[in-house]
Amino acid sequence: MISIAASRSQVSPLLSIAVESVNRLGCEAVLVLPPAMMDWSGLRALADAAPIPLLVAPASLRHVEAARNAGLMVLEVEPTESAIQERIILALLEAISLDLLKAGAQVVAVYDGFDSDSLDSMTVIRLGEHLERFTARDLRALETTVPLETLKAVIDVAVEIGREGREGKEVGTLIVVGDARNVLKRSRSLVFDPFKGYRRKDRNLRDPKVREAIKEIAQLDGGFIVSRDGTVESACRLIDAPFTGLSLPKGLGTRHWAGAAITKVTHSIAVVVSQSTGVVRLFKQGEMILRIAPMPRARALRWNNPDSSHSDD
Ligand SMILES: Nc1ncnc2c1ncn2[C@@H]1O[C@H](COP(=O)(O)OP(=O)(O)OP(=O)(O)O)[C@@H](O)[C@H]1O
Repeated sequence: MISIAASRSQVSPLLSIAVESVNRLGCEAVLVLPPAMMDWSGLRALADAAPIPLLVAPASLRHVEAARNAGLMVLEVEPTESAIQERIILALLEAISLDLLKAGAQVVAVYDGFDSDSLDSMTVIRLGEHLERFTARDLRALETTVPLETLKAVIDVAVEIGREGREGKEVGTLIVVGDARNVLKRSRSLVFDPFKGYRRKDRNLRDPKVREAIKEIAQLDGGFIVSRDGTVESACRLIDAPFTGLSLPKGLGTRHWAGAAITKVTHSIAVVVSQSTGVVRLFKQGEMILRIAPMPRARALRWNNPDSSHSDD
């Protein structure tokens, strides 16, 4: 077996340090989000030497294949232009869905946070803080309502809206996925529909341009209605479903109640982003089944001009 120290020079010193420290950090897995250029066999050697599972979430399908060929444990996360925090969340969801991680586990993530060519950043993440109430069984149950690929794309955009907002402003939204025909019947337009008139293929939220449009439109009142295949059927809709028989955690307002309510009377899943907290919640059959807390944004180094007294913070 190759020692961790021996493989250090071939892969990344920071990753070797992470692997060496897992016991002290109390982590149950190492999650690697490798940059484009990677020494896959070196990474495999490190994975073999690691005392806990080393999970790899490559950024593109080509790299998924390279990592698999090297015999690594691969998490397939849809290629996305999202920030690293979203990629980490999606990778963790995938790991839980594959039963590779337990919902409350602690994980050390190593990624290219600052420089896109190297593994330069490391974060310890407690899943309980960010992904509450979620098991592999929950995910399989969700799939009976909406295909996972669609759901992951919705979660991806929701997590991004919750973390980033828009142009410095906090933004919340409601996205109802699946059983679109019945959801449409139980809702009405608040203003003109920004997606009206576009062809179906130009309204699919797996398309990054459509995801950008969703982030923009999320600032308006009302929610999105999305069909199982990811087509945005309508936006700016007021959801109208009865609250009877629902019980939600304290502090959640009408957006969350409307999201929970619509899933009780239709075969849909509601993804709700809270404007005030950025937390994303999933509802099915009137109940909350997943809560994703936003990860703090990595702070980039900033140069200040010492001659200037002006501060733009
Ligand atoms: N039935 C509904 N359908 C669609 N959107 C709704 C509905 N009810 C409320 N909203 C949207 O939610 C916004 C915020 O409402 P409210 O503050 O009561 O919700 P909340 O659940 O507390 O969410 P947040 O945490 O984002 O504030 C409203 O301005 C509106 O745009």
